[in-house]
Amino acid sequence: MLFHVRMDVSLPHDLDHNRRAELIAAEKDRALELQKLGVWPHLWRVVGHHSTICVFDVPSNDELHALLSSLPLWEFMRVEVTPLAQHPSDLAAQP
Ligand SMILES: O=C(O)CC1=CCC(=O)O1
Repeated sequence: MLFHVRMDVSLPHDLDHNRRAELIAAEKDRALELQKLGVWPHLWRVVGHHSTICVFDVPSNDELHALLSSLPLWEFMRVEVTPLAQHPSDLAAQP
């Protein structure tokens, strides 16, 4: 199942500088790991925001939730999920 996910990150202004760097590095490591596993095939930065637009490819809503909530920045994110279905006019869906 494909999901469009927007993540808006809001780190506290008084967060320790080293803790901030650790969290961002851990998030990157986890993102790279999940991309290599094929469950996070697309991610882009939203210009001008500490936000990410992604596509996840996972078997279920529950697995997506488990994956998102495993992210190191989870507690600092607002996450918006849109489940995706095939569009009938998609060239790839044509007989
Ligand atoms: O943009 C962020 O900091 C959140 C994030 C998602 C994947 C990643 O590496 O960082």
